[in-house]
Amino acid sequence: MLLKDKVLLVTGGSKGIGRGIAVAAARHGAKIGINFAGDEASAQSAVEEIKAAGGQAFALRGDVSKPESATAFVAAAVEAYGRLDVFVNNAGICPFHGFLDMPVETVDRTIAVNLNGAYYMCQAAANQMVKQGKGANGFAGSIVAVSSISALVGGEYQTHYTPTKAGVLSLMQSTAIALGKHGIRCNAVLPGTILTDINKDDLADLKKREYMEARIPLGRLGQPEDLAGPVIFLASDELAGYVTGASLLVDGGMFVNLQ
Ligand SMILES: NC(=O)C1=CN([C@@H]2O[C@H](COP(=O)(O)OP(=O)(O)OC[C@H]3O[C@@H](n4cnc5c(N)ncnc54)[C@H](OP(=O)(O)O)[C@@H]3O)[C@@H](O)[C@H]2O)C=CC1
Ligand SMILES: C[C@H](O)[C@@H]1OC(=O)[C@H](O)[C@@H]1O
Repeated sequence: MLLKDKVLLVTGGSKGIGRGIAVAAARHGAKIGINFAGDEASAQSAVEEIKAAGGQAFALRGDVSKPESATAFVAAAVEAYGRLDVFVNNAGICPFHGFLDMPVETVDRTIAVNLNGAYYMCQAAANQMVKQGKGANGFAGSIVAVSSISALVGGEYQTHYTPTKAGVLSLMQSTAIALGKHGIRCNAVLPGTILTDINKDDLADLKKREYMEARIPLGRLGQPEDLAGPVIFLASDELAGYVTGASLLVDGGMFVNLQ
């Protein structure tokens, strides 16, 4: 039990990577809150899955691109559990589209959700952790952001998306500096290609799917659960107490596979 009685919030926790993290963190003893944007049924089923396994969870709807969603999410954790220990910034969108005719609304929305939303959420979480102050172990909390391999490399149909993932990585580096003195560690995970709703349509193209698989030394695309261990490691003060401002690729080796 690496997160026993820790209060952990995850944005976009109703499905995909966020859900995988929420369920695994609950198994490690954390009390969970998940944020989601619109799919109430998925959010409720995530809460039920955690409760059925003996854990505690609540779900709160909120568009992360709105600053008030961040303060409401953190307030809900304090109301439900009295505090906040671990914040996982995960919610994101990736509407694949070419560069030359990219609609301005798609660019603006992707930046608003993925980058501005991360900023508002991490700021609200950090303020709550600073208010609580450092515990006996010298830590006030841990923030883990889900960036991407796309923070490091480009994508023809992701020109609006990859800068947001580089931005999220940069946010963790700068907040690690700003929050170190408060006992808050900030780190990023960089998933490769993980099978979720975000890329279901893109990977329905079998040629593309086989190409992506062939690039991965471990021989398979990722599953949401593949992110759980790395996030729990970074969240744990016990295991990762001297890790801040770091980034961890979780990509089956795809990034290093040139030839
Ligand atoms: N899958 C992959 O290959 C990779 C994903 N990532 C990153 O992982 C993160 C999660 O992606 P993934 O699990 O694949 O995606 P999914 O589409 O499976 O899940 C996205 C989650 O984010 C929520 N969400 C979307 N928009 C908003 C919003 N405006 N406000 C609040 N919640 C929102 C969704 O809620 P709802 O369904 O209610 O809209 C859902 O819970 C993203 O940041 C993505 O960039 C990084 C690298 C690779
Ligand atoms: C949505 C993509 O399939 C996914 O998102 C990322 O961040 C990576 O670029 C993956 O390819």
